[in-house]
Amino acid sequence: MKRIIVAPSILSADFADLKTELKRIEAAGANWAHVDVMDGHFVPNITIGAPVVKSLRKATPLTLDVHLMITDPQKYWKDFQEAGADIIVFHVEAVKNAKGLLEEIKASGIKAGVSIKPATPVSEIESLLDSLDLVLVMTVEPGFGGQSFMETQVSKIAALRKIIDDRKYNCIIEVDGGINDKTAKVCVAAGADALVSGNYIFSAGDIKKAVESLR
Ligand SMILES: O=C(CO)[C@H](O)[C@H](O)COP(=O)(O)O
Repeated sequence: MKRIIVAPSILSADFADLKTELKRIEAAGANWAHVDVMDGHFVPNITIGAPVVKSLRKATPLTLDVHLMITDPQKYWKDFQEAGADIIVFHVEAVKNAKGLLEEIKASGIKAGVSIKPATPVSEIESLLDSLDLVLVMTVEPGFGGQSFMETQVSKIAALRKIIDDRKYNCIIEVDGGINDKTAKVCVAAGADALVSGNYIFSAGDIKKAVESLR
């Protein structure tokens, strides 16, 4: 059985005490820390920027999985790479030349991924899959934590799994939005490799148990 990567989204953490929150998820067995960067343009919410990622980098050895929900990823990705991101994921809907940006990010020595919103079909990223380290399927409208999982996106995960396996691409499928012990099972059955979860993990009394329940 494959080992599922669990990436708690710090969007649901206590922003006044992020160091402690990172230690809690490390102790709970999380693999990555998922960092949601929102600019108030691409999505209707504003969260954090590169200076915060720089501080997170000093506070944890966890892989920093940085999800840019911003209008100009080509303008800002470098700030996040220099701040210590291990993976940078940008939205395909936000750029004209996704392939070029992917190559730029990868050339900097870190991993690169693209994310797709619920309304964006797999066909929009099919030609990118061979250059991707990761594809992030949004199972909520990006912008806020604590929303309900959209079942309509499960077929997208399965379609991506088939393409990636058939063509032997080296690309991880990550799923983000409304992930809990029940929706995680559905996503893993459809072919997900990595699960982002915010509200479910950070609101749990026992976060170790919550992380384990996703695997
Ligand atoms: O990208 C996001 C929102 O745009 C969050 O990562 C995502 O929604 C996770 O939070 P939750 O598990 O609470 O749904």
